[in-house]
Amino acid sequence: MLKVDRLSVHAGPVELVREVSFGIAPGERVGLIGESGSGKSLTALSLMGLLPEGVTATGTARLEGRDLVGVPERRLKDLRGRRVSMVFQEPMTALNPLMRVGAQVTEVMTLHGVPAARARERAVELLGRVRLPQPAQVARAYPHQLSGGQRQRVMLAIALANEPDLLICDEPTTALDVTVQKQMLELIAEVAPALLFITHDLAVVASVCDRVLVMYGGRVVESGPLREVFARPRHRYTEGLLAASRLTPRGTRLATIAGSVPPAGHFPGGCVFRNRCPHATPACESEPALTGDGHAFACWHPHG
Ligand SMILES: Nc1ncnc2c1ncn2[C@@H]1O[C@H](COP(=O)(O)OP(=O)(O)OP(=O)(O)O)[C@@H](O)[C@H]1O
Repeated sequence: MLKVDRLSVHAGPVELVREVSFGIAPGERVGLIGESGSGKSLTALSLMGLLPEGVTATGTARLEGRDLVGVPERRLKDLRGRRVSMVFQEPMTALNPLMRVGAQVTEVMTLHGVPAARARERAVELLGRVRLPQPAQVARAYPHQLSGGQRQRVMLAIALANEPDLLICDEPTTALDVTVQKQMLELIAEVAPALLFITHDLAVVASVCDRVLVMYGGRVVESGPLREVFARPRHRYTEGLLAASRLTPRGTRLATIAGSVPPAGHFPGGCVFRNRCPHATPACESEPALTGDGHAFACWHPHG
């Protein structure tokens, strides 16, 4: 459904993203990970036609047969929000502080031709869909009257308003506390029609995504099903990411996010981190394994 082929991004002569290719099928949830500056955001912004001034994209990206790269702004305006939409890290900068949130959700629909009365009605439905309690009341609130987590739900409602084919999230939960983050991730995973999820946090990817793309220095250096990439990283950089992530020292925490803490001693496959495990016991040298639900890794002995 989304097919990205040899997407490159330049600022003048400097190549910032180099020949990135990947696809996302309907319903699929793909994580885009990599260190700061590796090109994740520029890749996503290329798909939205929102690259900064002086930065250009080449290559192709087609969503449901429609080109996203190299098309005039007028066409992009129509696609943005309607075919592909994005949730950013900081909702306060994306929301208009002077406008009630219901009106902001309504506006993205009227801009795409939905009659005002229908859009107002649907805005309240959408605020309910992203599980904001008392959505009619929330619709009348201004952004500063809501919590960070509630504002991020409003952003998600806005992103979903025109029923896009693809949702892109760029670190949408980084600013939220852990409990709110978990609820938000579950919601995103549930409502996204197809998802490209950018993060630094491997535990977040493990709890939301089916597949993962790893970027390094502007290229995709590794990609594949989550369990394959995490269990048998092929690129040295991915190994490093895994070793440096919360997954290694705090395997239990990851398992908790995925809702599946395997009891100690009940995990016959052993530890996925093998000799990199800080609990290095003989058990850690056995074959990698996944928890029962296939989402998370864990040692068969409890991590602290
Ligand atoms: N407007 C710009 N002009 C020139 N270079 C830019 C511009 N925007 C980003 N870059 C550079 O492009 C590279 C990739 O940036 P990008 O924002 O995509 O990284 P990222 O992986 O999303 O990082 P982070 O995780 O910190 O958001 C970086 O080296 C960055 O400095």
